[in-house]
Amino acid sequence: MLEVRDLALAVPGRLLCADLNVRFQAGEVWGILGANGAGKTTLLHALAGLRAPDGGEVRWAGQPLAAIPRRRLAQERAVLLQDETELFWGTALDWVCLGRYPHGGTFGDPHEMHHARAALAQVGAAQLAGRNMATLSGGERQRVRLAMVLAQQARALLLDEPLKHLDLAAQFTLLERLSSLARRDLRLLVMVLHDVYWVSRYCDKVLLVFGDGRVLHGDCLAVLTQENMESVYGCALQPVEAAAGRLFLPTAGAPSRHRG
Ligand SMILES: Nc1ncnc2c1ncn2[C@@H]1O[C@H](COP(=O)(O)OP(=O)(O)OP(=O)(O)O)[C@@H](O)[C@H]1O
Repeated sequence: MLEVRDLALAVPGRLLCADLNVRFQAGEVWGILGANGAGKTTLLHALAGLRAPDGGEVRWAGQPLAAIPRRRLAQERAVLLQDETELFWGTALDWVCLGRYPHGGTFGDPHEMHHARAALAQVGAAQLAGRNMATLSGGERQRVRLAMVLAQQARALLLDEPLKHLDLAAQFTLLERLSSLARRDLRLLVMVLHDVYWVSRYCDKVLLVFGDGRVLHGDCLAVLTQENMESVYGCALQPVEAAAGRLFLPTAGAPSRHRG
């Protein structure tokens, strides 16, 4: 579905990713983890075709992303950005309708409105439809932003910090819905997350971004080890096995690889 070949990503003075080769399949749920500034957003943008690679390529269904017309790409993959800076003039429903733009419907068309309202309901935000976006709380706004992504009905969902501003129950409900959507409808779900527990609980696979060019990827249980986590975050961590996943509690002291 989505394939990364020999990918290299760099910013001035630093290599974020080198020689990365990954195949993302329909129905899989992936997490991207790493410290602040490690390169998670940069990697997600490269996967989405929003940023050109500095080496190698990203392919969608066998075609280089750069060769796919933008409207078709927008029908195939939806992206949740970490932030939008501009103020929006309209209501929550107007915002979600923007997600229908790649499908070519007329803005305000009843059919499009139906999709937009359904997407708002999916994230528990039906009651916000008529509210001006500028008046929403952080969590309410995040739900509406997620609804726009869902309204796009794309086969791949690439989400940068989808849990931002959401309360604990909303995080759980959203991850339940998104992961079952991916598995049931064979969509690809890739999420930048900061909570290792949610990754181990809901993701099949993980990309661990070290910030020095290394990106480790594979099954969650194999990659989310104490050694890898301490290396990524640069602090001592105590692994805790929970019923549905693995979490890491920060502890005082140096990371274990430096002890003794
Ligand atoms: N256009 C740019 N010019 C210079 N440096 C940049 C540019 N874009 C990103 N960077 C730097 O690249 C690094 C990776 O940024 P990125 O946004 O991918 O990190 P991240 O892992 O998503 O971080 P966070 O967890 O804080 O959101 C950061 O140090 C950032 O300052």
